[in-house]
Amino acid sequence: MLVIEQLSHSFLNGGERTSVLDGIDLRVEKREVVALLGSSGSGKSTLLNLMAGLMKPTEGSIRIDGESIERMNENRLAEFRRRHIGFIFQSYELIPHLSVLENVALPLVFQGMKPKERKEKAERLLTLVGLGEKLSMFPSQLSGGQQQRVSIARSLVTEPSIVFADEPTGNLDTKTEKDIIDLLLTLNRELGITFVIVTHEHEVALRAHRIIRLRDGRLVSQEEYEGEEDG
Ligand SMILES: Nc1ncnc2c1ncn2[C@@H]1O[C@H](COP(=O)(O)OP(=O)(O)OP(=O)(O)O)[C@@H](O)[C@H]1O
Repeated sequence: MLVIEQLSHSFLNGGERTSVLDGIDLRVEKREVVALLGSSGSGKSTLLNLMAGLMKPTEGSIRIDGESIERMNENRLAEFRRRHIGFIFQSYELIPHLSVLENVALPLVFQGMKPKERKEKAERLLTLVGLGEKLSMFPSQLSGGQQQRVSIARSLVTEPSIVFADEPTGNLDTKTEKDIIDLLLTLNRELGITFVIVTHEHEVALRAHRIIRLRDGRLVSQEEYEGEEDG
């Protein structure tokens, strides 16, 4: 599903290179829910952006569904992202002047789907995430948790094989956070969606099938982490 080999990334700042990720090897299997945990600045967002093809790595390879995304040109990558990858942002990133239904149907415009089919599909997904009664509302008329549900429906409308979520509950209270994680796990069980969820909340990470920890740009093994906890 997702295979990362020897992935490294550095940023160039005023002539100086700062290494942010160093020699990451990682496999995520189909239907897995993986939490990527690490303190602020450990490189979580950088890794997520690389995996989702939003940035190119300095070194190493990223394969999704058997295709190496780091070598694709921009057009090919944009097309690949549209078909294989979904993304959920901490701040939802909905378009304020479009209705809930239009927000979710929008990615299908780029796939050339007919308006009637787009609407039907968006409505199906919104019903699935519990917003079947809110189709014609605008994002500002919804709570944070409801806006995140819209963004989750939008991430799934193109039927991606993997969905990356960057602190999806970062702006939500504890109860809503639990509801959103419940929803992601239900979608995983019922639709077989693979999720990689970036978080710095232990409670969120503990609900994933597997936790991957990043520290200073390197993956920390389970043993190292447990040793650290004991000491
Ligand atoms: N565009 C950039 N240019 C230079 N340095 C960057 C850039 N983006 C990120 N960094 C640096 O890379 C490191 C990792 O950042 P990243 O955002 O991946 O961490 P993070 O673990 O997601 O942190 P947080 O939890 O605070 O979002 C940080 O030291 C950051 O300053």
